[in-house]
Amino acid sequence: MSRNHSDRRRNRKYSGSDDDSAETRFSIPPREAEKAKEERYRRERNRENERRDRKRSVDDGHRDREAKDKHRDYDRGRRGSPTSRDRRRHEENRRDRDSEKDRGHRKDRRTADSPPKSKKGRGESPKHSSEKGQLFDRVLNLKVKEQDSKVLEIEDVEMSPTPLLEEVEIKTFTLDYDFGPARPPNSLPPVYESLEPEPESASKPVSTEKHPDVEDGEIDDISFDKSADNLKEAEPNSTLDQEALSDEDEKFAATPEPDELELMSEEDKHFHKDAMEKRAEERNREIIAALPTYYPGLYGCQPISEYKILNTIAEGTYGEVFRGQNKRTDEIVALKRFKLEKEKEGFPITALREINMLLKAGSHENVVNVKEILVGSSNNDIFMAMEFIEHDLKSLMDKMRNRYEKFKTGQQKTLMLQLLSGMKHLHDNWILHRDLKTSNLLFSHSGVLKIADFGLAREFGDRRQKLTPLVVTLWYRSPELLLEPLTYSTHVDMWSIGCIMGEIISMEPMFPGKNEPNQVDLIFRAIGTPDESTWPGLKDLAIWRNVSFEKYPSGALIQKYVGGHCVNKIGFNLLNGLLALNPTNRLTADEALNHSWFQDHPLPVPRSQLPKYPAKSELNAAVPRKSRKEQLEESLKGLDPKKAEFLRKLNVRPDQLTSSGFHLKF
Ligand SMILES: Nc1ncnc2c1ncn2[C@@H]1O[C@H](COP(=O)(O)OP(=O)(O)OP(=O)(O)O)[C@@H](O)[C@H]1O
Repeated sequence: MSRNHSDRRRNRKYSGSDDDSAETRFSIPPREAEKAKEERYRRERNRENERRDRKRSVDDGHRDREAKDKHRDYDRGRRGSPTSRDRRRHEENRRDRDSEKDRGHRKDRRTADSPPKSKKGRGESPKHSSEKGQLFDRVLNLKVKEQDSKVLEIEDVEMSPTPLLEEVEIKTFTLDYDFGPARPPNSLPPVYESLEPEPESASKPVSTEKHPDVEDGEIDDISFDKSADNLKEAEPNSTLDQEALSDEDEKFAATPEPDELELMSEEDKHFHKDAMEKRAEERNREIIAALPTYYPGLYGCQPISEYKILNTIAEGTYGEVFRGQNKRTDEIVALKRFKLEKEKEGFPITALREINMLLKAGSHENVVNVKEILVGSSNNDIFMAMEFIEHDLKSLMDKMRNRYEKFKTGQQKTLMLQLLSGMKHLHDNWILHRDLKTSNLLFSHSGVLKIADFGLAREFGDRRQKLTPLVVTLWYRSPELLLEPLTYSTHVDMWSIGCIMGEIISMEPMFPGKNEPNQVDLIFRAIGTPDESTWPGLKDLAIWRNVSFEKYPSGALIQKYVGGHCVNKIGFNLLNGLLALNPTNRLTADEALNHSWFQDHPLPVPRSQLPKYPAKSELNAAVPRKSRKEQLEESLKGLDPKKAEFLRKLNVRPDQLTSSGFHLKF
């Protein structure tokens, strides 16, 4: 057996294709061999061309007939018809005949000008030399025939002159930025087109409206505000009240130049200013509404230079988050820059997942919405533009804690309803978040809560899957993840929601463990240590099997929350349902949303009654990053002009010079 095997290997080693037999390799001088090879290749190519020509003429004839039948648009479907099958069979038979002939020729040639053909490729191994060899040959030929007919089918589609339906709709567009593709032609609303500079527009009045977050001179290059009157001519807006519009148009047309405006009476000034401001506002809204839906796959990514970075909001594990402003629309957004510096194997999967999950789920009111993906100056700079939300729940609660404030029961309910509603949307769309915590819940000035940070999110199937063990920040990690960190499902998110509910009620984290054993201990201490009767299957969990835990009675949690008057019994019932140790007993998002606590008094408050604080991200005003050149110029101030000039030429700051141990001689 092993001998046969090694024989076979040896045969393989010393055999080869037509051109590679040992004899050929050793007896024909290299140039001769090269020539012979070329000759063979040329003959093969001719044969292939002939075959193709024959096929084309068959196809053409066939298509002509089909055109008469007026079924051209469904060329693809034609392949399944009996006519087509007949044609293919006919073609195959013809090719068989050809290949028979070819083989004959080849045989002749072989005897004439080359050593006997070796076994590989034609099945002529020493073992298959006689009858067996022929059988093997026939089987191989059959396989070749099968493959050829597939190729024929593919070519059939490729060579079809009939435009395929999908192809008609595919648009192509070219690059015209330094990086990132241009917008496809006609993708912008007509108003954009009207922004081409027109001679008379230059003298028309300019809207002075600026976003409150922007400092003087920051948005000089934003064209929409400046040419609001241009927009007017673009297209009548059906959504605006036409009567009010023409009234306003009159006012607007009569508006004098800005310097004349200064000389007017307060009343006239006010009259014109209002009209102009209103117009600019309406036009901005109109433009934003008319922006095309963003399909990154189709439109590609715009460059980050489309945005102005206003300030840094936070630096997380997977990236930095900035507050930015769209230069075209003035819209304020959050820009998350993915950390790619350490990536050696392409774009990180976490970033891909985050983008993918958010594009899939971001249409819900309680899930942060992605606007677009942007590229920076290098491939290592990828940004995600999201709607900007002023707070995250953690920093909001920190602020409240510092002031000894708490959420009222109605407020707690409004927050929980929003959180559960976003969660239900994710789970309904087969998305596990896997990192729910207060810092990943954003909270807007208008009282809307949004689930954010999908860096660990992933899709799940209907069966329990093996997933990454290290997910969910420790304090919000469920007991099943702590005890058997491989198989889990939506329940892990519901546990985190339970922890968040407890935190919203008591204003402090429920289980602030220092490490994993301590985390399990804190949970069991509050809820009671489970056993096989309360959690069947517990004994099979890896950590439970190997570690013996302290036996705590249940009751501490109810004592803290109900006894401490943090929540009533109905509310506690919901909390307890979310914090069921056995995941199969834990409430789902849907069940929690329908819990009677939300119908109990006091009822959930309107969002407008949720707390409002100035956001840190807005206060810590944008120290826009200075360019390298600006930094250099600043550092050269007050330096001897000769030295300054020298350093300017080198593009080196004085501190960089000293830190690297160099000294100027002059
Ligand atoms: N859309 C947004 N609007 C405003 N602020 C945001 C937005 N998205 C994120 N942030 C802020 O940035 C912080 C970090 O964002 P995010 O959690 O997405 O980054 P991360 O690197 O994944 O962080 P983590 O270390 O929590 O995993 C958030 O806690 C929040 O304060």
